[in-house]
Amino acid sequence: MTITPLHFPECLGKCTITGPSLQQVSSIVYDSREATNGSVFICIKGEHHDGHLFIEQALGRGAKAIVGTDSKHLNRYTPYDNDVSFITVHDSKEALARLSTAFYNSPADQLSTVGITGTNGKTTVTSYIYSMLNALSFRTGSIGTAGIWTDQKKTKFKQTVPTTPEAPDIHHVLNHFQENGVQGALLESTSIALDQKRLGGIEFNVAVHTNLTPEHLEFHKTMDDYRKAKMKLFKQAGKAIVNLDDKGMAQGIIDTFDGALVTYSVTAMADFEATEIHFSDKGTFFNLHALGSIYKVEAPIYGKYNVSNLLAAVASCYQLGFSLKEVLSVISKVKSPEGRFQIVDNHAPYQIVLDYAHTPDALSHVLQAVKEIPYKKLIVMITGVGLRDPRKRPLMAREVEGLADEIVVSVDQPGFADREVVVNDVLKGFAETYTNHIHSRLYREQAIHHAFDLAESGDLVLLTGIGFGGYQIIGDEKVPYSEFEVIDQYFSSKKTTLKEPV
Ligand SMILES: CC(=O)N[C@H]1[C@@H](OP(=O)(O)OP(=O)(O)OC[C@H]2O[C@@H](n3ccc(=O)[nH]c3=O)[C@H](O)[C@@H]2O)O[C@H](CO)[C@@H](O)[C@@H]1O[C@H](C)C(=O)N[C@@H](C)C(=O)N[C@H](CCC(=O)O)C(=O)O
Ligand SMILES: Nc1ncnc2c1ncn2[C@@H]1O[C@H](COP(=O)(O)OP(=O)(O)OP(=O)(O)O)[C@@H](O)[C@H]1O
Repeated sequence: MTITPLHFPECLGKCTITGPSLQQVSSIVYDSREATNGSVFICIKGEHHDGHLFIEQALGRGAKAIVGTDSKHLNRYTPYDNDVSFITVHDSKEALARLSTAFYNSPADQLSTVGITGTNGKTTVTSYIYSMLNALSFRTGSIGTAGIWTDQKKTKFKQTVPTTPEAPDIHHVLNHFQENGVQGALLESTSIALDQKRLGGIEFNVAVHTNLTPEHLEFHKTMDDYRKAKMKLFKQAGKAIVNLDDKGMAQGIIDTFDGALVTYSVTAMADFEATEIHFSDKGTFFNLHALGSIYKVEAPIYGKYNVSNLLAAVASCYQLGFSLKEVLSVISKVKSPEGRFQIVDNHAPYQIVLDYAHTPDALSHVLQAVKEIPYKKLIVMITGVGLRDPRKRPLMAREVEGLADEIVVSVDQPGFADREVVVNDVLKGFAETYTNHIHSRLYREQAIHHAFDLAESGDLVLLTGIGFGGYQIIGDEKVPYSEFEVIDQYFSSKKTTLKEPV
């Protein structure tokens, strides 16, 4: 067990302390149930509970310091525990980040760090940068929706939050990277995490922007607040990479960022610009205009939006100090994350493409991308997400209407939402709801099987939504879910064999 002496006024700045200012600390926890002998417990007021109500439990489990914003609660315990530090702060989340940074001895400072933010594309850009940097023998780990990876493999670190972990978990991972000789760390930086200061205390070498379109409004409430949350990443970075094609926040970053900034675009002049984009079944070809020259690029990716993601990744490697020649030498090594425009190699007489699109913007991009693949009929499955903003659901229908021959509507991550309500919300987005070509199924599994039932030789089946990550949230439980098992079940029941996905 690591024991770190923490001097609280030094770590926290302005705060009020009753009890010792210095403690030998064994862990930093925000959940009383995780407290052990020597822990610092930080009380957080959440959506469902007030962490201050669990002080007694944390003390009972051996916590040596309690940090919170509510001095009334803290003062209740001070007369009884003279050897415990009770610390009142202005902002618990900020305190959590500061204490975590100090406990792990600022591991981010020893690594080259890249923060990636945007509504869509974070996981893809992270995966592209990860594969290129490791191919350049710059040992790089990553933290995000695809899991926590060292340069070698996916780790077993527990992910309590879908994408960007809580501050103690981030610094624990960065410390592990550092102790194992990893040189670079890529962090998907969600707006919620930025808003909640989970990334507080990290000075990123590079901050990357992909795009900003409506999402997470169930949390941020307005687009302006959503944008402001994402902008925070650029206040804690030395260099920035900006997507000029994005109307949502590109200009905002350009206007306010005061470090070294480069731009990229697939439609306009930029520091990294792609033109003459062509697709084949092997991937994409384009001309890269950068640093005053034109380079012919061939990469194993699909869709114009992925060319945009690739430019972001190339610019990131460049901003980290690699020459363009070095970066281009490993471009053939880029790997896409699971479920992002993944073509399933199978023995069915039709093609199957899986894509994580669960926002209207993502769906519109992936629909454009499949148009590059020849097919007779296009069958698309779309979903409404129970856990997220209901206003987004009909917009998914609007994006696909008129672009597919058959559409199957279903539900992802229902949470406590009624599946019928979610499906009906999506269906409301169709101008012509009652056509024979719009189908609905309450369960993702059923919808996938129905999409296959509709498919014939030469067709293309596009399955979109949250089929990846290994679970569906039903009620408040994470129920295991595997997209490939669902696909396999269909074909084994039809006695058709399916090869491993490529
Ligand atoms: C909306 C949100 O931010 N939720 C986070 C929040 O949960 P909450 O507000 O419900 O917490 P709560 O249950 O009210 O509890 C308040 C505090 O009391 C503590 N507690 C609770 C019970 C107890 O017995 N003892 C105790 O100490 C809790 O640990 C917590 O610190 O605080 C928890 C602990 O700090 C987080 O794990 C949880 O993230 C949940 C898992 C989550 O799903 N978050 C999503 C919305 C999220 O952050 N997503 C983004 C974006 C995803 C993407 O676009 O890819 C992400 O970065 O993953
Ligand atoms: N640059 C982009 N612009 C628009 N859509 C994109 C872009 N990149 C990816 N997408 C779409 O968004 C989907 C999700 O991509 P990805 O997982 O990389 O995004 P993300 O930002 O990590 O999403 P999440 O926050 O939900 O994990 C892809 O499957 C694709 O349909």
